[in-house]
Amino acid sequence: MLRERAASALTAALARGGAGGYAALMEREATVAEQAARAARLSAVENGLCFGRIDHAPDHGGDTLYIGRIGIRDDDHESLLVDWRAPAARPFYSATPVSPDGLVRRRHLHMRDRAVTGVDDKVFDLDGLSDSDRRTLVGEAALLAGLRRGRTGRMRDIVATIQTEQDRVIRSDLAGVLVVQGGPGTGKTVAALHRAAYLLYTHRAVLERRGVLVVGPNPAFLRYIGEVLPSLGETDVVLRTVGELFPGVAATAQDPPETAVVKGSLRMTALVEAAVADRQRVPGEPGGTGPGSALVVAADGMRLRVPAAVCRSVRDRARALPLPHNMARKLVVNRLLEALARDQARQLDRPADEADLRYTAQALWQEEPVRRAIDGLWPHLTPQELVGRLLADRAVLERVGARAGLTESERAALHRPAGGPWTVGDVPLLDEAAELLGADNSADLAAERADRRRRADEERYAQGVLEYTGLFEDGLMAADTLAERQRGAAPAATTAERAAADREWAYGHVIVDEAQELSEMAWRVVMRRVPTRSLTVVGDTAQTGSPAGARSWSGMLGRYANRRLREQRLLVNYRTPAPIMAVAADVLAEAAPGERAPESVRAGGDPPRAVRVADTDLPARLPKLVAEELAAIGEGRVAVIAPPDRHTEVAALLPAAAADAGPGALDAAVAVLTPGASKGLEFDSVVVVDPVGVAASSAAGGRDLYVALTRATRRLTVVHEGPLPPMLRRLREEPA
Ligand SMILES: Nc1ncnc2c1ncn2[C@@H]1O[C@H](COP(=O)(O)OP(=O)(O)OP(=O)(O)O)[C@@H](O)[C@H]1O
Repeated sequence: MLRERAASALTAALARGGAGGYAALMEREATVAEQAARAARLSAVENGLCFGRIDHAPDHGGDTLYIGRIGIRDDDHESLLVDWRAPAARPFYSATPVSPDGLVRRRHLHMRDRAVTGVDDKVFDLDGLSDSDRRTLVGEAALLAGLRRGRTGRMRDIVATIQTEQDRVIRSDLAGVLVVQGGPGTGKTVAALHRAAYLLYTHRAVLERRGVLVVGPNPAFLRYIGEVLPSLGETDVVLRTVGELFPGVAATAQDPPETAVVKGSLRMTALVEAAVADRQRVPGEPGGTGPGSALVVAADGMRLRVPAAVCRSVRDRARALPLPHNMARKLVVNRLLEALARDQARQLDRPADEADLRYTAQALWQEEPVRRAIDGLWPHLTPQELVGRLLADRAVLERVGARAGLTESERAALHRPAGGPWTVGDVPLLDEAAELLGADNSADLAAERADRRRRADEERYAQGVLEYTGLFEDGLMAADTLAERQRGAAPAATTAERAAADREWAYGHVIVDEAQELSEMAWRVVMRRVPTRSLTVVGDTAQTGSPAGARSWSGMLGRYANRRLREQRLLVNYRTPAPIMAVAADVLAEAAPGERAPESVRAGGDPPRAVRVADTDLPARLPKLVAEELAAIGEGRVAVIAPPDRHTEVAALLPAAAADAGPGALDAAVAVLTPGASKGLEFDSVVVVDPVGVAASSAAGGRDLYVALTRATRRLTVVHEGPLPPMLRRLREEPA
């Protein structure tokens, strides 16, 4: 009914047309926007709209509340459905037999479309409490029913079955850095996304303006999680990989491990600094052109000269300015033009009158050779130009790298041919360069000032309209949004769109997933996007695959957060059945003896198996094994995970499978992936090909094997050509 009402209000508002002057148009626009947003919100959350009910004890008011994806009130403003993020809904998630939070009963409603198909009750009985009750899962039957469902290739929300330890993560304070450490399948990703929805609901005023950024490991992963937030009623969130954090660059290529280590190190800040300094030259310095003792330019039929010592003092003064390179260039240009003008006056034997000098300097700036000569000493630079040249020009890399204290082998690791694609590891270098270079933005600033004045006028007007229509009081639309909708025919950019396009945007909150993979340099990029240091960092140091990634959270983040760093641990695995997890735990014990694998909530399931094939038999056996898996799981999805250097070979054996790591991998029944590309994803059945090859593929290969094994929600097959390594001894070996 509400949807129908929103839809007909929308139609009525649109039908009103544009007549009636500016105020009427504004009012119509406001109504259209409000009703369209409401209709979209109601459609997105319709599936399983109401999923719970709580009954309070008589001494806690004795009332009954229904919990849903969004809050709904009737015409008399009585609450029909409480939004799951509202404080009143909290006991639904936090009540346990030890502390029932004023409840006598919690009920989970199982829905299909609009019909209730079952209920699952938890009655809180304080008597007869046992130790194991303390760890009782919230709504166990509802949870297990949810976990058994087949995988669709998209993550689903878990509002109905959020567990107490996850609820603590979701409702944790906005301020400071919250680290959520947990093993595979403990719900880190899903809890972090629910946290985004919770924070947007609870701190809407701050976060709607500044936006929330979610950083994930690759585009497929972002697509995988992309549907969770809309289903929770939130769309204004920017999803990005680290390779996309620098606007205008979309890096997906990865560096080889030895290069990734160097590029991820904080010493790159010194390298980029040295690269900028290297472009601020005085005549005669290496890399420069022309004779060593002076800047010499042919202009106006004369040879004008500025001694190197003068150029040096100009450079020193420009460097001493608290300005980035491109801004400080103005001083260099002015001083050198003045020096050239003086030389011209001297050569013509004219007195150096200030006004004349200024005039001559301006005239000289129009001469191409003069510009070129000054550019040679202090050019205007873009980050792309600076970093591109640095990495592709061996001589520059040698000179600048040595100055920044890099060893010969580190310098060699950084070198790459000109014109290659940007890598994910280049993005922090570009961002660093952008900070040091700044933009020559005087024209932009003037335009911005004019624009701000115009906007303020329009907003004042829109505010009047909102007050007049009553929309303002209901908080349904802000004056700036309404004013923006009025500007031009193009739809106004949302906060998310504006934020994504602006390198210097300061987000209200940033969530980083698979955060163990970020290098020291990548963290600098992330931290620049959130000066308030309000972050949720989720990851698992046991799964770190990148050689430049985190081994400990305090080691990686202490310098940004120190006392404001707090850690929550998730200990229960909701994805991988216990028999598969036991195999994975053995691998972890070998690969990372200090780390602990999580406990599985799901017992039983099909026993994981090992299948030995002769070296030459893989082409014949693998397609059959995959077909068997597809038949065993019915509607679900299979991942074949192979070592990076065998990915192409294995993909060729399964021509119908999706073989690239792009978002398309999520829609196919079978995907062939490397362990790295499978991170964060899950599949009903996983077939790991060549476990020894996976473990040996890099220094973190053992951890990669652990990641691969823990992607399975139901079945696991390990295909091996040589003897089964001892760490996989729990697998049931199937006769060949
Ligand atoms: N409370 C819950 N109710 C229902 N399903 C849940 C719950 N918690 C987690 N899950 C499910 O468990 C699976 C694993 O969750 P998620 O991907 O968030 O784990 P993760 O900790 O990020 O794992 P990894 O480190 O392996 O990427 C998902 O399918 C998720 O929906």
